[in-house]
Amino acid sequence: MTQIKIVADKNALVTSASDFIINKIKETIANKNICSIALAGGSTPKPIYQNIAQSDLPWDKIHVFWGDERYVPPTHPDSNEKMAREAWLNQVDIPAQNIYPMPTLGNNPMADASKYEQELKDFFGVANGFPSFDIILLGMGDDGHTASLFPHTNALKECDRLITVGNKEDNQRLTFTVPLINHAQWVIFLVSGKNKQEALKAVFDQESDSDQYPSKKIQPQGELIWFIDEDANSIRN
Ligand SMILES: O=C(O)[C@H](O)[C@@H](O)[C@H](O)[C@H](O)COP(=O)(O)O
Repeated sequence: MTQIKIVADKNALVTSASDFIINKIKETIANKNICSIALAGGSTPKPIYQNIAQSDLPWDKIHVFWGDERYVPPTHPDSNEKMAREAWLNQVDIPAQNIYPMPTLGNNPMADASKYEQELKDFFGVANGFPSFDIILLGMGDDGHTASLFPHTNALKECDRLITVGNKEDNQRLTFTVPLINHAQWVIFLVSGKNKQEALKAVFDQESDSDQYPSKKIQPQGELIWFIDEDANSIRN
């Protein structure tokens, strides 16, 4: 099922999405005694991660992954891992072994993608098929990309692997594939800003091309919820 939450502004999006994610983590742990969550990169999630770091959660039961990563060292200013560790993970008592950053130091993106894929299979205990993350956080670019699934790239065609290499122009990235995202229990989109209006309208347009607007390919078997602020909103009055 898809839910759409239109909120007044970025602050309201940060507050409502933070509360929702924290409650979803608590609910998952109450049901399963564990929670697997994959993080989004970019700028929108950072204040949400800072809020989550202030919450009272059983950190030892939370396992943190990344849905995509720029192919740079974890010390690089563009690193999604760096952003999440500084905003959240370094501020809480989460065991180091509960944090699973995407490997980006092998100087071979596809080999590192395979390495992370194996790490996921080992964690979830699935040799074949797709594991089901409890929660996957996603942003959406102004071109309609999500994770590092960019328009008209080969990554969009990957339907067997869990992790592949995405390309933003000539910058390589590691990314969850569409089928891996679509196997999640909860997929949460975080979309803020006027620059997202056109892409968002296209993503919700039944006639649009999902290869042009890859966020449209995200139709999880579980629940999908969009947090959208009024600046980005072009789908509902
Ligand atoms: O590594 C990344 O950059 C993200 O995973 C990417 O998919 C991001 O979520 C969108 O580009 C939106 O980014 P903003 O939140 O900064 O608008």
